[in-house]
Amino acid sequence: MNQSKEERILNFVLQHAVRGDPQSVVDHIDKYCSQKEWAMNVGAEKGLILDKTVEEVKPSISLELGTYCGYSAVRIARLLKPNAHLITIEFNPTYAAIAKQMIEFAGVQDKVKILEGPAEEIIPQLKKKHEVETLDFVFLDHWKERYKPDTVLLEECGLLRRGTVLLADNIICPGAPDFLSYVRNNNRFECTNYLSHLEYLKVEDAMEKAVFLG
Ligand SMILES: Oc1cc(-c2ccc(F)cc2)cc2nccnc12
Ligand SMILES: [Mg+2]
Repeated sequence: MNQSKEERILNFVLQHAVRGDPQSVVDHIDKYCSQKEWAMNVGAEKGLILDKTVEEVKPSISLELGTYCGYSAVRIARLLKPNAHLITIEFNPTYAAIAKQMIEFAGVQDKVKILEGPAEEIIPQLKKKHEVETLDFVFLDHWKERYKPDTVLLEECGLLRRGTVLLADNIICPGAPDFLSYVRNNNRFECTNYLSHLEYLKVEDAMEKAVFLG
């Protein structure tokens, strides 16, 4: 049975990157996806915006919506302080299995918990089942039509506190118009737009930072 693109990306990392070195894993995924096969990782250019946001927030507990192959989970985890954790939610079990191997190869498995299933089912379980109080940082990078409903759900579940930082990928391409108008017209969010490019291409894209004001 021939391999999937995601398996080819993982195998390229396993064969060429340095085990236990998260930067090497990130660099090799970018190398493969820029030279061989495009894939929907946040990529190096938008990855720098993600890095700067994580370094600024210094989160103890972070949530990622949309794990895919684990690129941004490794990217975030490599910057976390000791005892800080990332919970990442992936709907697709095949992607989750790839990401688990990617995260373990990078050596950040002690900082990352992958939860498999729909975000709308898992978010309401975070407090009681996963002992989350409130979130310091949320990276939204799953299906664009889920950005707004899942943001509302996070608020309704009491998972946002004054200063929680949301960072959303793909604000232009593919775009998340309902999320954008929701946070920008809601006086409980302070928004900043970061113009960039779609991963591995010259196509315009942007990220939106939305700080919850409580
Ligand atoms: O970063 C991304 C890019 C794209 C995407 C797909 C096809 C295109 F033509 C352009 C962009 C989809 C995504 N889905 C989920 C999370 N992130 C995504
Ligand atoms: Mg994306």
